[in-house]
Amino acid sequence: MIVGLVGKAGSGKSTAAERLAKSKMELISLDKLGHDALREEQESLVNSFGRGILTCGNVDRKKLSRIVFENSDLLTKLNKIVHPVIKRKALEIVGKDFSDHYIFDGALIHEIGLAEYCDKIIWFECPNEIAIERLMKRGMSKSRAESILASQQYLDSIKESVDAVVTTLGSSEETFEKLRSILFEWGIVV
Ligand SMILES: CC(C)(COP(=O)(O)OP(=O)(O)OC[C@H]1O[C@@H](n2cnc3c(N)ncnc32)[C@H](O)[C@@H]1O)[C@@H](O)C(=O)NCCC(=O)NCCS
Ligand SMILES: Nc1ncnc2c1ncn2[C@@H]1O[C@H](COP(=O)(O)OP(=O)(O)OP(=O)(O)O)[C@@H](O)[C@H]1O
Repeated sequence: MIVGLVGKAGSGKSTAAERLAKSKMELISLDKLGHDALREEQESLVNSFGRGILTCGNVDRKKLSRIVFENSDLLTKLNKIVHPVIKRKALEIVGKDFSDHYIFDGALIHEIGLAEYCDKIIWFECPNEIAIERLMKRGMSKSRAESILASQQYLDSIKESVDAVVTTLGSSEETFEKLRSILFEWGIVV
């Protein structure tokens, strides 16, 4: 069974997902696969964005982030290069190391084309003001957090069609307990 955790940046998906990974669920972080994809697609990225995105010969995520989150056309261009790679990598993991249950953790599960592979999808709900505070605690600047959330505003419509919603206003512990009880109801004991 594959369970997808979606929701905007800072909503608390990864924090909860990492706790699930301590149980028998295998965690597939789409953010991390995206970072691998940047290495794999370095040549096309340099062709599209120029050598200015490199530091010491490698794609510098901070530099790329500054470019794409300020310009929606460039974000679309980046997505076109890396999303197919993320999709392929995620499906390779699921196909190869078969275990009982997988978690896809990623804000863009639908856009990447992985929603159709999920048996269940859970939306992590968090108001933008709180997400911004949390992202800033994670070391992000306020303006970067705001521009990422602005680029994800369209995701709000997804919550109408998911299988469950977890509000993450409480502590990380409370969020995890809510997630655990949903999974328990679905017969996934963690
Ligand atoms: C833009 C990049 C270089 C920034 O890297 P950086 O290490 O600074 O940030 P990180 O990857 O941790 O992303 C921070 C948050 O931004 C959001 N985000 C990332 N990529 C995107 C995107 N293409 N569109 C909207 N939001 C995004 C996510 O919520 C993510 O959790 C990197 O995020 C990237 O390559 N993104 C494209 C791949 C992708 O879509 N990844 C998200 C998969 S869910
Ligand atoms: N329920 C919670 N209560 C308080 N803080 C939380 C909670 N969940 C997560 N956090 C904190 O908020 C920050 C962002 O959480 P997290 O990285 O899990 O979000 P995310 O949804 O995975 O975001 P992204 O899409 O950017 O990866 C982290 O620093 C985390 O410690």
